[in-house]
Amino acid sequence: MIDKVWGVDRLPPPFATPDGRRIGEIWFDPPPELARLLVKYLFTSEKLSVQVHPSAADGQQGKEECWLVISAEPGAKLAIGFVQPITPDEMRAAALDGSIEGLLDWQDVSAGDFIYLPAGTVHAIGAGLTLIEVQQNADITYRLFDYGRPRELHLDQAIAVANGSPHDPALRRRVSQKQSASLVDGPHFRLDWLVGKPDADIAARYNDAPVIIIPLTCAIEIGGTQVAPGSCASADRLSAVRFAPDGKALVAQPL
Ligand SMILES: O=P(O)(O)OC[C@H]1O[C@](O)(CO)[C@@H](O)[C@@H]1O
Repeated sequence: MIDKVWGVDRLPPPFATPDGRRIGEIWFDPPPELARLLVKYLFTSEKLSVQVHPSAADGQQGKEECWLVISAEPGAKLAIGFVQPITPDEMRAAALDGSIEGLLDWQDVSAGDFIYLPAGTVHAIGAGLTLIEVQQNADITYRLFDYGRPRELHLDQAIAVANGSPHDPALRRRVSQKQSASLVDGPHFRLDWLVGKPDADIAARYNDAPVIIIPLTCAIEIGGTQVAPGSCASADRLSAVRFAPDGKALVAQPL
């Protein structure tokens, strides 16, 4: 569990809040065979920084990420990309005077919204949200603006890797309560939304390679061990996991 200035004093069920902590993130460290993927829960009571992550093409460890909204208070928002294209110089000036917040594309979100963020996408997460984040396992965040909070900014690094464009709407969707769906299929990992047992197409794509499973509404079973919602587990292969008939879960695999 990671304390964050923007975290929550009381975690939602099924999580228990340690006394006196303000938890923003729960990380599920992967086993060595899945080391390129990191799963986190994020809990927000304030906005996160306006930030960006680099890609491997920037000569750094890349961090592409995606979010599934688990719960959202009314009016909760995510900011993804810019409303209008912006130059690096304009981005720098807007980060320095704080107007960058208003140049981002803030959108209302609710449970079931899913968004993929290529590295270089300037973004911010609003207050009142619980998200699952699945990401390349790199802890590199360059902050452009932090609402005056006394945390370090990384303007030069951020502007060097940031994309000053709007986010591609094709990278956003809503998951169905009735049907499984492929949410991400490369380049760095695949991620599927599962309703019940994976169908033949999903099973074929995941093949016999190790997977990460995130149960959301019902426990899953791996080798006789129950894994409850709020947790995360790995398995040698997807066929080793038993799913509840209508249970919702996420399955991921590095590529
Ligand atoms: O710099 P902040 O505001 O604490 O945000 C960092 C967090 O933001 C995220 O990149 C989500 O966008 C997390 O993976 C990361 O831990």
